[in-house]
Amino acid sequence: MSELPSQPPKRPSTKVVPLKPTRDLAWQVAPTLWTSFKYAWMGISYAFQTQRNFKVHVFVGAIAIGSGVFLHLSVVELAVIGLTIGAVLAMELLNTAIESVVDLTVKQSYHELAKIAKDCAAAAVLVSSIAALLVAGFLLLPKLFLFVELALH
Ligand SMILES: Nc1ncnc2c1ncn2[C@@H]1O[C@H](COP(=O)(O)OP(=O)(O)OP(=O)(O)O)[C@@H](O)[C@H]1O
Repeated sequence: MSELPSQPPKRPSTKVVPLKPTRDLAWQVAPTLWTSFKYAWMGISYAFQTQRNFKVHVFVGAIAIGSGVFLHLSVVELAVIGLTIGAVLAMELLNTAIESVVDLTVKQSYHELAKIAKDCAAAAVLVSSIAALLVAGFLLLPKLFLFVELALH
């Protein structure tokens, strides 16, 4: 007599919890929009003071925008460079946030999933930085070559 294939184990039924407008689990919720901005600024300030890469990206971004203004890039070209710089800085902030949450969760113990989370977060910064460098190179280098050529003749 052939045996019936064993059934896969049933998942426990999940209860649908209605979304509540309050955030009961938060230790503190910003009472005003101004306070929210203040906390966001504290995040930027923390990243700037503690993350070497964040400082480097701010510095390189300022040079790229400064060079763009100096070389008379169009407003749209400057906006594109600004967007890519903003994307890199935002990735760096998210990377810092993910690193902190991972450290909070696993403390100083090794975990393969902690490694994946941190490596992927760092990779997101790298990918956005390469894209920003390419965009800045495409927009700035032709104008820079033209400027040098005019200066030499
Ligand atoms: N708890 C952990 N378990 C496993 N691997 C880890 C753990 N913590 C860190 N690592 C590994 O060490 C690397 C560096 O971790 P670290 O927390 O120092 O990031 P970081 O060097 O500050 O990164 P970034 O330069 O992007 O800010 C991670 O990318 C990961 O590969």
